[in-house]
Amino acid sequence: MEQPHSASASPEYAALLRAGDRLLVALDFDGTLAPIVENPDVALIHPEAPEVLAGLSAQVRAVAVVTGRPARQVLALGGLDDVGDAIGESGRELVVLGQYGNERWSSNARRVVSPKPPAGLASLIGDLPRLLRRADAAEAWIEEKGLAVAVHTRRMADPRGAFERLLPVLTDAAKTRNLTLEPGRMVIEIRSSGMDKGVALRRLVEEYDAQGVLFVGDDLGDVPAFEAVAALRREGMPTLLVCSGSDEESTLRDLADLVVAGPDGVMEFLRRLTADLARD
Ligand SMILES: O=P(O)(O)OC[C@H]1O[C@H](O[C@H]2O[C@H](CO)[C@@H](O)[C@H](O)[C@H]2O)[C@H](O)[C@@H](O)[C@@H]1O
Repeated sequence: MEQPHSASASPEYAALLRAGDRLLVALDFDGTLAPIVENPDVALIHPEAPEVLAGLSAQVRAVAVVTGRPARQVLALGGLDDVGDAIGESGRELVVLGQYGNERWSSNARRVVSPKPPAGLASLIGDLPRLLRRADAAEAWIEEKGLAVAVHTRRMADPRGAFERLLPVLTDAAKTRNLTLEPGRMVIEIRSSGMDKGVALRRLVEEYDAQGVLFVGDDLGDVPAFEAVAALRREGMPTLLVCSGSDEESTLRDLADLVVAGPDGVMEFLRRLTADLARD
């Protein structure tokens, strides 16, 4: 499938519609709900997203944002507190799982639950200036996320080259501290082991007793969620996997049922889904 128009003809899409108000919709943030920009601090949610998410939530069991970002940060960038208010009006819940599922916020509870930072993270952060110099990438931007640290190369002169030089250096540094390395779009993150978007999504499915799942993502950190949804499909659950396509990352294109044109395409697809669910 290439476009939302043909998606509506697929058996996977038809099965999703039949799941109706038992459907869990889970969405990545950066590159999916928010267009990619050079400065991560100003990566605002797509202007149509609040209205689209509120409309969709009235037709399904729950809407979740599952992100590598800290939950508080994505709440601010997405205006998700207000979106949660709108979703609450239809008796539904908005859930935000931050830091790859380690943090949780919901529009019913309205507080972020977060574990302690993993052992080894502080020592790695202290060592980063030396590691960046070793990779000839001293200008990389370091984003401290509390439970993780991200090294960004997007604003460097040669983002891809710096990324490639940093990858082996940071892989070793993470491994010696029993931490997980998460490569992404011009970013390398180091975080705790044992949690990923796939584990997080499985838990949500159980919690909401969902009988169908839609997941939309764009980057390598979304692969575990794609794999979890594929496993649910093999178990017989109606599912749909949508890739928010870019020229930068192609891995999910091969795993997806449908590829749409970035966050604009995601909005178009979710509007169509909402209309089709309301009609069924
Ligand atoms: O799981 P996600 O919601 O996709 O978050 C993954 C990481 O996204 C952010 O970085 C990415 O978006 C930035 C803003 O558009 C962009 O400048 C950067 O190159 C991208 O990698 C964020 O900064 C990370 O903390 C997230 O974990």
